[in-house]
Amino acid sequence: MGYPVILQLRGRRAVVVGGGNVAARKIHGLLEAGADVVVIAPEAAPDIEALAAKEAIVWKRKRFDPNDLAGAFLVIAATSDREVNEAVARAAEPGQLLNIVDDPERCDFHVPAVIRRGPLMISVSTGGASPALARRIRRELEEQYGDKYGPYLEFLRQARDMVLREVADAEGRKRLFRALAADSFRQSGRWEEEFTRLLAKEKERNKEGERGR
Ligand SMILES: C[C@@]1(CC(=O)O)C2=NC(=C\c3[nH]c(c(CCC(=O)O)c3CC(=O)O)Cc3[nH]c(c(CC(=O)O)c3CCC(=O)O)/C=C3\N/C(=C\2)[C@@H](CCC(=O)O)[C@]3(C)CC(=O)O)/[C@H]1CCC(=O)O
Ligand SMILES: NC(=O)c1ccc[n+]([C@@H]2O[C@H](COP(=O)([O-])OP(=O)(O)OC[C@H]3O[C@@H](n4cnc5c(N)ncnc54)[C@H](O)[C@@H]3O)[C@@H](O)[C@H]2O)c1
Repeated sequence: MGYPVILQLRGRRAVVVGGGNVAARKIHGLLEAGADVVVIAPEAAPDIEALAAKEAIVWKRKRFDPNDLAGAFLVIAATSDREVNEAVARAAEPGQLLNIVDDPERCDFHVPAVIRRGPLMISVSTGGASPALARRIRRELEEQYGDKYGPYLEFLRQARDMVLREVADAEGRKRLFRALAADSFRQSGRWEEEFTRLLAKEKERNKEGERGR
């Protein structure tokens, strides 16, 4: 069983060795996290070529050698050649986070199936028992947590900042946060209006509490 974390990759170098479809999937996830992606492969899938053409990644069109890992925070060995993947694993320094796509046992981390909706991230892992099931569950959750969750989460973030500024009482804040996270609130669709009403109610309650003291 692994320990789930969300890595901050902005401005950090991630080296992906291999340029096939599996590498492409990993590269897209790394870019979404803001990593500086360097790809090492003599040949690459069309969408990797396209990313290199618009300079979203650096593609070094060559076979792997150990110097390619210099400066990497994270390393993914994603070639179809076991020996090359093995060579990447051997070349990685102890501090470099390593994923080898055909050797789950030797990985420092596995990549989960992921849904992103603005700041909401849901990830599914089976620890290598069944990546196909992780994919299926991801698809099911995509239906349940649709695109509307993006704007909803953006709204919640702003509302939370306001509650932290304006409501001094910890119990009151907790009540508000839970009300905002309730499905009935989300489905109401009138977030601004409902939030204004709930916030006013909570402030009123607070005042009464102070008067009562
Ligand atoms: C979740 C996802 C994320 C991603 O890659 O982005 C991911 N694999 C995905 C899909 C997928 N992978 C494979 C199939 C074919 C069906 C099948 O074999 O079941 C499908 C399904 C498909 O493509 O439809 C084959 C496969 N995968 C691994 C091996 C090697 C081995 O087990 O030895 C082999 C055999 C290769 C061979 O046949 O030789 C290993 C790993 N794959 C992982 C992640 C890690 C464990 C994650 C977990 O279990 O939760 C781990 C351990 C390492 C890693 O890569 O981090 C992504 C779904 C993304 C999405 O759709 O949302
Ligand atoms: N972990 C996963 O999610 C997962 C899923 C399916 C398959 N796999 C495994 O991943 C492997 C890769 O799958 P794929 O479909 O992307 O393969 P692919 O054949 O499409 O791509 C392999 C890539 O490796 C590159 N390559 C070969 N030798 C190299 C070298 N010496 N240096 C640098 N790059 C080199 C090739 O140029 C090519 O771009 C499969 O063999 C399989 O074992 C893993």
